[in-house]
Amino acid sequence: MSVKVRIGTRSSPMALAQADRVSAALTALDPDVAVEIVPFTTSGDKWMGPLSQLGGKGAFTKEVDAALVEGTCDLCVHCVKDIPGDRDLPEGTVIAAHLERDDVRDALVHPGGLSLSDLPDGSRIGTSSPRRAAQLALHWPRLSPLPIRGNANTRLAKLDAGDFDALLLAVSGLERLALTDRITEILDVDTMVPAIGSGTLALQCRTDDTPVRDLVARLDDPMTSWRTEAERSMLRALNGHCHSPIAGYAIQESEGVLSLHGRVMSLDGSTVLEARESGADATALGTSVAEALLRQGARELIDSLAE
Ligand SMILES: NCc1[nH]cc(CCC(=O)O)c1CC(=O)O
Repeated sequence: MSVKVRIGTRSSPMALAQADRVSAALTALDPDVAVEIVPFTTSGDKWMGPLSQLGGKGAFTKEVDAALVEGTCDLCVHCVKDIPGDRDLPEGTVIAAHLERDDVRDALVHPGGLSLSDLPDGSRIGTSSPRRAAQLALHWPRLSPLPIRGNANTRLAKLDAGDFDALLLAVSGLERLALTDRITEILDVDTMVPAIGSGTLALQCRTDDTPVRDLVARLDDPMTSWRTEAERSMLRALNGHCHSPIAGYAIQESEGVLSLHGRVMSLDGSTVLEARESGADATALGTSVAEALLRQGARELIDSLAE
């Protein structure tokens, strides 16, 4: 029996590339699957001010999730990084799979080919991520993080127009846009601890849509799902929101054992809380690392920043 799958996605070039990848993967599983891509402009795409002023959570996922619930699409392709960490998924929906994780690291894009250490004092580094700004301040206090909004292509256009000296962007995002030639430095994961869920795509469908759910579940990479659960469990226990300078990165340490590195910072990089633990149970590991960070005062740091 052939299945029809309408994929709901943001309409940015990066999101459309992600949806195309899922479409190709579904067709490779079963050539009879009929895939259609349904793009949505989300509130996060429309609003060019600070995301914190949007109020509602899930600025990049809300409209696509609503379409899934209403039945105007059957599958949402989301960056895990864009899925709010402090609330449940919409009722009646479930993440049926995580694709194999891409590069988790952040990259510098500087038109003159320089790396961060070579940039002149006061260079304007475009990023709106509190996690990137805090770690930039921690390691390169001479440089100036400046807020920037818009999708990756828009940001690169602003860089090329001279509004910024350099940008920090995700390697995986630039890969999806075939723009890795713009990268001038890739930051290691201990210097710039990655975002929770970085480089990972989540496939979300309706809980009761068994045909789509069963099909999509075949695309799951269990290792990625396991690591994602550890990182997301930490974020849930911290009750963190996307305006908090929180980083979290899980890797497999040995057969059946994960290692999770969590970092919570003040925006100016002057306070850095760290915890690193290992364990076999991803959920328990995330909770435990979060508790270690909370014991060091993570709550005050997270709450001191406006939601
Ligand atoms: N905040 C937007 C966003 N959400 C996910 C990615 C990159 C891809 C990923 O990590 O899955 C990006 C762009 C960026 O951070 O440069």
